[in-house]
Amino acid sequence: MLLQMDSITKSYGSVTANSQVQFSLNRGEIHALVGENGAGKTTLMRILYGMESPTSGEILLDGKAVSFASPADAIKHRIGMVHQHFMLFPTFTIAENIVIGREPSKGIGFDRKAAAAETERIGKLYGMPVDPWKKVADCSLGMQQRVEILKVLYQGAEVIILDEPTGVLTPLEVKELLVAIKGLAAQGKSFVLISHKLQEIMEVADRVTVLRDGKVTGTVDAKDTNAEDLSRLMVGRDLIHISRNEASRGKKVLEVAGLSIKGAKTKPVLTNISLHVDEGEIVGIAGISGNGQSELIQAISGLMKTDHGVIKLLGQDVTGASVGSIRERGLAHIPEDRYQWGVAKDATVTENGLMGHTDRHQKLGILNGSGIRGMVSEWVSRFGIKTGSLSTKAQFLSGGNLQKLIVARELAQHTPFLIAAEPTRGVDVGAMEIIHGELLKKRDEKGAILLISSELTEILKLSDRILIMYEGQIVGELDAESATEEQISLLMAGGKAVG
Ligand SMILES: Nc1ncnc2c1ncn2[C@@H]1O[C@H](COP(=O)(O)OP(=O)(O)OP(=O)(O)O)[C@@H](O)[C@H]1O
Repeated sequence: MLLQMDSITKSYGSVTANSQVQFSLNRGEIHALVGENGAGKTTLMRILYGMESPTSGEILLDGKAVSFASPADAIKHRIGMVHQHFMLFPTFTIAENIVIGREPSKGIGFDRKAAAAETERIGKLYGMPVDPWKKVADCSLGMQQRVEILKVLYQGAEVIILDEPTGVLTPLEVKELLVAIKGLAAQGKSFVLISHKLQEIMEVADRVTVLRDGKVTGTVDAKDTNAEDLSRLMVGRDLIHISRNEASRGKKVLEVAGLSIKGAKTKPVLTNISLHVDEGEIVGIAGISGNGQSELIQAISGLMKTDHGVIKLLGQDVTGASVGSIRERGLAHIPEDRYQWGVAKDATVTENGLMGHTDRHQKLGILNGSGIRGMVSEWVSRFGIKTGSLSTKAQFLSGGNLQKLIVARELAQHTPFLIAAEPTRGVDVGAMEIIHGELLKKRDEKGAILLISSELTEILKLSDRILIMYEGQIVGELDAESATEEQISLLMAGGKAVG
């Protein structure tokens, strides 16, 4: 056995994030770590990577007890981690990002050519070729992921922790990543894979450890289990499968006509986008990230200026209006990047919940504290948000629980129109069902929803109509009843619609 985490316990005040956890890793093994949001997966891996120290328990590497005071320590012991949020420098080249901190030198200067040659060499060696001279800002998310992995391999990692590595990748990129991981494991590298995607786990993992409420509920050989059994071990019950009702569409809520944004680069960011979302309808936008979806939602929500075109909300022209006034006229927004736009990390769960809800909870400038706490408590129980208390700072919530808080807050606005961008990113299978159910309920209550998701299964499950974006344009519209994943994937990759 290469690595053993023995009776690891980690407490934060009254919250026990890990309790007596046993976890082991063999050389060349892919060991998946699964569990509901807040089950303690990230905490356990932050301990292994030297970002946290355990309250009790020990780590054994090749049978010897080790302790890491920092990630640099863990790296010295050949343990590397790729985080959910990439940590690359966008204006640097791929090679510069990979060698940073251990740059090859020539005299007293940085040897760019040697860095590029080394990057090329390890890319080929590990079956993940890259162009060393390309700027990271010009790379797809899949390529950035590859760079992150090469970076830890360059640092000499034998154990690689991947925290939800496929969350932002396209289906093709996911396939490539899984092949690369398998190849690396065959070369003797060992992986811990944190993921909510049980199908992917079944494809690559040798063993799976399930955490619930900080405790291990089981470690099983992947060949002896299946996705349903795993989700039962995670959630402690069978999943509720939601069904869709017939759509009953009403008047137009959002109308976008001829919207264009030139952008600073040679290619326009958005070209002549026209679309509408009606009452009682979910319109899904599918596309590989970086094809204009982010700019489209930023334009609609008032975060980005447009060059041409008109945006109407409930028949009123809101083109160029401020974010505040668009929200007042009926927009709620689950943003794509929860950390940048969705929360104030230093504020508490209650304070974050209050954002956008103050008017309903104040009288003569005085906030109704118990009313606010009642509202947020109700979300906490309905969405299963795991938090120490309502006064816990948002930064201490696990990623998935933070996402649930934002979804609850925005749905509770009860606005006629909702932009739901990647609404289930990072949430566990149980919470995903809850969020899907709530979005469908809003649609059934005559809400209009524009859904942006990189998960085709999500687009197909929730949408009434599907629009496909490619290079800043809408290149196809499909009826969700008859659309297939293959059709959508083809359009997403720039292919033409057939039939
Ligand atoms: N620094 C901290 N202070 C207080 N509580 C914390 C801190 N870090 C984590 N926690 C709590 O520990 C628990 C476990 O969190 P962790 O991030 O490990 O969960 P997770 O399984 O990775 O969840 P997710 O799937 O949502 O990423 C959560 O209840 C979280 O709120």
